[in-house]
Amino acid sequence: MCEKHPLNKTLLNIKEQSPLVHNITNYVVMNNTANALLAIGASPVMAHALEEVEDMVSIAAALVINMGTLSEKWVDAMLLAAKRAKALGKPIVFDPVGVGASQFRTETAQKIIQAATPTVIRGNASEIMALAQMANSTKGVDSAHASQDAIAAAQQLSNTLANTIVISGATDYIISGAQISEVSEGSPMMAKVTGMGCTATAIIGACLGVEADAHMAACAAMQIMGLTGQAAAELSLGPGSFQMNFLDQLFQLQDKA
Ligand SMILES: Nc1ncnc2c1ncn2[C@@H]1O[C@H](COP(=O)(O)OP(=O)(O)O)[C@@H](O)[C@H]1O
Ligand SMILES: Cc1ncsc1CCOP(=O)(O)O
Ligand SMILES: [Mg+2]
Repeated sequence: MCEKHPLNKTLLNIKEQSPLVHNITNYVVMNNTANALLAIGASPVMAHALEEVEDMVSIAAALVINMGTLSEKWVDAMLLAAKRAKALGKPIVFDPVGVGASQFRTETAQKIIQAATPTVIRGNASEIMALAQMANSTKGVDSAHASQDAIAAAQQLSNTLANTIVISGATDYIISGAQISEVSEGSPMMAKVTGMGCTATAIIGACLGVEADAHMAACAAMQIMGLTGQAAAELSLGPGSFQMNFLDQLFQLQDKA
């Protein structure tokens, strides 16, 4: 289990420091993830132009790379930003959206990981299994597997890359070498709106911006997602009101944690 105390501390630090989170992310979720970062107290910027990603990452507290809607120019920008972040010692969180569903996505994910090992990689079970080459049955951007099916793949990746791997799903697993933590809060409603995984990744970025221990940061972020999703689902009639309630509950989470 993840510790509860660091969650309070991390939330407070985000509110006090308002870390700038540089996102190179997909068209589907840009608005959702920027709003989620604002609701939690972080400061989002979405920037993917080759001409500016190096400047942007140099003033950011963390870099989020999300390959949801790829094109060739974006890949170049992701590689440039990742290398600059690494050179500056800035944390990187990578969301390999849909890896395994196309050759382009698989090759891009490999290039990004080789260019600069991400501090944290967060994906659903199918994505983590595809990254570790233990399965190739990603159903587009949604998972075809349960999160526990990807534990061995995540351990293999974490050992090879010496980083933290998060498998999201009904239970989230945060894996750093031999260390494994679980988060079981959340709601099935979270899989009924697009962008919840991308939101989790963006919030990991905010947590990495204020917390040097990557495992702790990822644990805090997944707890934030779980507690918020659960509270929002209780108030919601369906996916529409859930999206609105999720943001409101995220904004109010500080008092509850
Ligand atoms: N059945 C579920 N029960 C509880 N939480 C869930 C469930 N499905 C997804 N979540 C939560 O939704 C968020 C997104 O996870 P997931 O759906 O696996 O990502 P993705 O959208 O990338 O496929 C995570 O915070 C995860 O804990
Ligand atoms: C539907 C879709 N298609 C390309 S990116 C994207 C959003 C995926 O977001 P998430 O993985 O967080 O559900
Ligand atoms: Mg996803």
